[in-house]
Amino acid sequence: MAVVIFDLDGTLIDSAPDIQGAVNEMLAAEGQSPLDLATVTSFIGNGLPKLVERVIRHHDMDMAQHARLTADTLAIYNQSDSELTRLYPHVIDTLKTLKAQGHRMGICTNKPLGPALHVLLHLDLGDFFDVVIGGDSTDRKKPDPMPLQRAMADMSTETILYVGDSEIDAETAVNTGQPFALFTEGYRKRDIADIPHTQAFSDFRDLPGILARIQGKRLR
Ligand SMILES: O=C(O)COP(=O)(O)O
Ligand SMILES: [Mg+2]
Repeated sequence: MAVVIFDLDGTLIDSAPDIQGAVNEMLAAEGQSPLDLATVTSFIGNGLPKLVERVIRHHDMDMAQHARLTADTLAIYNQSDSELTRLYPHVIDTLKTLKAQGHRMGICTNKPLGPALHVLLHLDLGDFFDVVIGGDSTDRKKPDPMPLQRAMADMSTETILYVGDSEIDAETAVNTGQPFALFTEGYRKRDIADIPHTQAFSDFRDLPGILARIQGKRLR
């Protein structure tokens, strides 16, 4: 039995369209033009405050408004009902398989905890995870090891498999000294070969096998 900790945005769920919606509603209220999906997606990964900072920079807006615009975007996102957010294919079946095999699971995301919990409930994922650590759950965000270490401590384990979609997740796993499975279909910016990973996968049905192989190596 193992502990598997997942990233959220770009890993289990494709949430970029709802994030884009919240950003564009905030921009409209500021009299600014909307951003396309690819641009907003490229801003995801380091948490909401960083995303809003990137939006402000992109539009040459006033950085002194950062805290207010971050709060506004979060409020809009919290009010939305995640209607455009989708699970990646075979996520639910894979989570069921892993749970049936006796593995324990958690979430470590840079998304703020409130919306992370909201979207997990909305997509009926609440029951799979023993622990959810959000971008505002600890003093530091990924790639600092602190949030993943907190998730591990809360799950009383010293070894995990971390599963994520981005360079930030890969760096977090390295900084925490844990194996990393890279989901290649999320929001990564670099080539797969340029992102440190233990295993890469594009289909969630491959994850139980990857976990078994990594566990096997550890035992030898
Ligand atoms: O909210 C973000 O910027 C990233 O979220 P993630 O850590 O779940 O990918
Ligand atoms: Mg991600």
